[in-house]
Amino acid sequence: MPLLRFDNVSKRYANREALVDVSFSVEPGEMLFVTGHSGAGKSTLLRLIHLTERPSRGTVLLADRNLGKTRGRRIALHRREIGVVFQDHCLLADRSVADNVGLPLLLRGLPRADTAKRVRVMLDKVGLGDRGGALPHQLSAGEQQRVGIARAVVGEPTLLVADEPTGNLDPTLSAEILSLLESLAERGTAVLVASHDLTLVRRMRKRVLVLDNGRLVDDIAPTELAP
Ligand SMILES: Nc1ncnc2c1ncn2[C@@H]1O[C@H](COP(=O)(O)OP(=O)(O)OP(=O)(O)O)[C@@H](O)[C@H]1O
Repeated sequence: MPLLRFDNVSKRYANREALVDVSFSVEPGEMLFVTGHSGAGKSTLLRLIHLTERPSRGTVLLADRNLGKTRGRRIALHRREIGVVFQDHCLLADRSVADNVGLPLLLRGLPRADTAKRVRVMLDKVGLGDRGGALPHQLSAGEQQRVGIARAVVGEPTLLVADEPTGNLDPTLSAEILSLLESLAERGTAVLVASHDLTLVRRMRKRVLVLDNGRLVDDIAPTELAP
C-alpha cells in the first residue's frame, strides 16, 4: 500500500492555479524528487502534505487518511508523523544544538532523560555528535542544515518532506545533505525533496516528478535518467 497518494489534486490560490490535476503515489521508504522551474508548484505540493494548505479539488491520502478532511487536534497529530526541512532551517538562535533537536520530543512530553538520549543518537547519525552544546551561529551553514534535518527526523516520521534543503549550500555540502537524506530513506523513512537544482537531482539517480505550471508533466524512474 502506498504511504502517500495524490489523486487528481488541484490547488487554486485567489487568481492562480498552482497545481492542476496532479496524481502520484509514494511507497514507504522511497526517496524521490519533485522539480520544476520557479512557480511550478513544488512548495504548494509540499504544503498540501504538511497541511499548511488544502486541495481545492482531489484528495491527498497519507496511509489512507484523507488529509483534506483532517481538522482540529488531528492536524497536530498528523504533523507528528511527518518531518519537514526548509531551506532556512529556522533554528532557535539562543538554544543549543541539542535543545533545538530535542524540542519536538519535549513538546510531546517525552521525559528529559529519554529526550537527551534520543538527541545524542540523532546528532551522531548526522555527524554532529560533539556539537550538541554549541549555539547554531557557531556552526557552518551545512552543519546548521544537518541540525534542521536531525530535528525533523528525531520523532521518527514515516515521511520527510524537504523544500530546497540544499538551497544555500555549495555543491559539496549539498551532496552531503542529500546523501544524509538518502541514508534516512534506506532506514525506512520516505523522503520527498523539492529542488530546482537539476544537476544535483540527476546525480542522485532517484525517481523524479517534474512540475510545469502546476501540471505533473513527467514521472521519471531512476533507470530512465540519462547518465
Ligand atoms: N499563498 C499564495 N497566494 C497566492 N498565490 C500563491 C501563493 N503561494 C504560491 N502562489 C503562486 O502559486 C504558484 C506556485 O507557487 P509555489 O511556491 O508552489 O512554486 P515553486 O515551484 O515552489 O516555486 P519556487 O521554486 O520559486 O519556490 C506561483 O505562481 C505562486 O506565485
